[in-house]
Amino acid sequence: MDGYLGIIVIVAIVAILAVGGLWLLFRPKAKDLPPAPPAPPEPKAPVVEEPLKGGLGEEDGGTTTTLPPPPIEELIKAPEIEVPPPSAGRMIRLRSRLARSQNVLGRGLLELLSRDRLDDDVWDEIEETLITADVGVAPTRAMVEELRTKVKVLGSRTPDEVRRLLREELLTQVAPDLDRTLHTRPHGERPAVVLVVGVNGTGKTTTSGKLARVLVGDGGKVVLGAADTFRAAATDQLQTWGDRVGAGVVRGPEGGDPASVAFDAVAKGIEDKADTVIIDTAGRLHTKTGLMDELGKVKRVIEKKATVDEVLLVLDATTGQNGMRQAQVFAEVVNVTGIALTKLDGTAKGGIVISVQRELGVPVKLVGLGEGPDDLAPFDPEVFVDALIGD
Ligand SMILES: Nc1nc2c(ncn2[C@@H]2O[C@H](COP(=O)(O)OP(=O)(O)OP(=O)(O)O)[C@@H](O)[C@H]2O)c(=O)[nH]1
Repeated sequence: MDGYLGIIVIVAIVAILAVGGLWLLFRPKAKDLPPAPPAPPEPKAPVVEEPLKGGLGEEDGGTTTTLPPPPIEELIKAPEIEVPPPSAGRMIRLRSRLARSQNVLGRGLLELLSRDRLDDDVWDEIEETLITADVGVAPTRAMVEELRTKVKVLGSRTPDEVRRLLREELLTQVAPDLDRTLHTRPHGERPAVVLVVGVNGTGKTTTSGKLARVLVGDGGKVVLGAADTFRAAATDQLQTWGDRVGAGVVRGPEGGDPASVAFDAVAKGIEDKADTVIIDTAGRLHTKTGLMDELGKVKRVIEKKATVDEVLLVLDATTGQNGMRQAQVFAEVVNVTGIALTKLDGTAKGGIVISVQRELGVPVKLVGLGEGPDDLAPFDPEVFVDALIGD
């Protein structure tokens, strides 16, 4: 029995060894293995979509990741507030703009007065030159008279003497002693009020805007009142001027009551503690009584809250006698305290400075010497005369 058992054990061991040997011989090699199944994908972070309201994100079916919108302040960039240069010395900087007046008035007179013989024909020519340059009849006569006397006294003339003579005479006519202060300083809690009047087209709105820049450049705080409610474009234009320098602009509905806009502008000026309120008026020259009623009402309404410190009449230097007549109507209707003479650049009629002051008895306080935003300058008689006769 024991013998059988031993044989069975031995046979079993041999069989196991045989199977093991065969497996080692014929086991499948690594390269024969089927390719490993692809690794499962890395788990992705969940996509959170934040579509822009009303923007592209809403239309693309939600299949893309949308970046969050930039802050609203970045989308609507506030316009940059400009800091205009101060007004001091502006006329010196702009003196070359008087070139045409210089050629006709200054250089022309210098040449005539330097002639060896000053007979009646030459004096006629001098007179004509002055009239052509819009000096006006009465000032021309006065000038010629004065020059004749002084030339006689002098006898022979050196070029320097002629220049000095002419400079003196022109300066006398431009009246350097007139008070040209622009009243724009506040009175305690109340801002100063500047009423800008004149015929449309003279540069009234432009001058109001440029004046705001002058005052801001000199460190003041300004509110603009767009009381020219008859011309929507004038209101928009004033708004742009104000926005550029950070001056508040009060506007009314198109065709609205100018006096009501003026009143609101002064109220805002007081509330904002502004130094100056500038009011651009309509100035339609339909009838003298109509104009008087309109400007009178504007002034009365303003005076419920403040005082009108300056009534600035805007006059286009290129319009000559026609402009002068219009200016006279305004001067009869309101108490004009100063003249802003625009478009003095590029006109040969610089003599209008002399005639307008004479005719209206009001000083030229500001001059427009170009289309640029900072081309409005406080008027300086000496710089003006020196620019006319050249160096
Ligand atoms: N060359 C020059 N152009 C000027 C001057 N002042 C104003 N202007 C220009 O004159 C043009 C016409 O101005 P206006 O038609 O008077 O317009 P506005 O200024 O709105 O005047 P209103 O009609 O009175 O409101 C504008 O292009 C201004 O830039 C100046 O001093 N010199």
